[in-house]
Amino acid sequence: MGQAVAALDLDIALRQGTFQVDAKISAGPGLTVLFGPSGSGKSTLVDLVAGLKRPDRGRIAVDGVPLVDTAAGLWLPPHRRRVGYVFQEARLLPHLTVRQNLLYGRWFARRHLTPDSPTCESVADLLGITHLLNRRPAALSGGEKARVALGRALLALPRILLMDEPLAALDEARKAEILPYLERLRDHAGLPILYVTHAVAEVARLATTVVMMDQGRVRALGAPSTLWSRPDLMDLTGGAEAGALLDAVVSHESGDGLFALDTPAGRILVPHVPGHLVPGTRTRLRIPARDVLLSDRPPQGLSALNVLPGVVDDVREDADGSRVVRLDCGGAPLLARVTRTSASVLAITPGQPLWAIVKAVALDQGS
Ligand SMILES: Nc1ncnc2c1ncn2[C@@H]1O[C@H](COP(=O)(O)OP(=O)(O)OP(=O)(O)O)[C@@H](O)[C@H]1O
Repeated sequence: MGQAVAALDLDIALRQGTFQVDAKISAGPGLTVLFGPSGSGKSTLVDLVAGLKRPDRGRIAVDGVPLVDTAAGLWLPPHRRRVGYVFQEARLLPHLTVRQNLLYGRWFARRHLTPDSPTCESVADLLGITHLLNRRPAALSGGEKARVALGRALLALPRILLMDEPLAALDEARKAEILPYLERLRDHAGLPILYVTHAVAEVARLATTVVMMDQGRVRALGAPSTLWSRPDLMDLTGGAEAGALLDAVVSHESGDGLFALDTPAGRILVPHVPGHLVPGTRTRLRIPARDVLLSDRPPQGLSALNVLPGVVDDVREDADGSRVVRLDCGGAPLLARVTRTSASVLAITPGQPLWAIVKAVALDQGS
């Protein structure tokens, strides 16, 4: 059996000014998040895939199709790459209806149409914009415009979809409106997505794979729950948003409007989130370290629903002097942020058994 072809295969070097990008990525299907501090090279990688920047050396292939290969003298110009680039602002044509805007994307793809290609109708259905097809952009909300822009990109039959912080310009309500459609794209559009974000909530909800960028290089690549549990990456995953990402399966409704989710760390109860928690569904939970309390004995008489026993396996001091404690809960990591005083009162040391108390409201329901 031959080796599976990576959805995205990239091995490039580029110097721009004093900044050197040297990155090697091999990612499977689904949605790959580029994550890392400002200036770490995320947009540069997206631009390299789009063909807006040219590497000094290297190769980029999507589903085995090479887009650039300096050793072979290959350089496909941007318009021949069939990449869908979704920008922060929708950039719709104001004088055209939604249907015409969608078909504008299709025009560029006319030579690549097959009987299986998505249609204007199927894409409108996927993105929930069928009822908007005859409107003009001026009569759309920000979230609706963003969905039309996604549809236009899809109808151009791209090999890969590139999204550079697509939600950054939207308020929380608009983000919440778009996220389910991004999940549907990831699961049903059948094409790889390369997605830049700084937001851990988007990683939790959307990422199949995460590439951690740091100073132009790939620090780590892997599943979100794995990378967010690694102490050596805390400088990138930590800070105010430090927390654990746990893969979970929805088990059952437990009454009182609560749902039981099975995670490697144990059973966790979460409040109902409309339309999402169907038993058997795979999901991901984000548990911020600041919302986890620690106790050196099983807590009694507390209203918190989720108490998980664990063993301390790492303690680090954060920039503000607080301690981030990593607990091993049955093989899965949980992070808790405690003050320096609490850490010394509990005399927290590796190997010590502790109980993590997670406030139900602190749980953030993901994909
Ligand atoms: N044309 C250019 N010439 C010189 N330096 C550049 C050029 N474009 C980008 N850079 C530098 O390359 C580095 C990486 O930039 P890039 O935009 O890829 O980072 P980023 O991780 O996407 O950041 P952010 O999260 O802030 O968008 C930065 O230091 C930037 O100043």
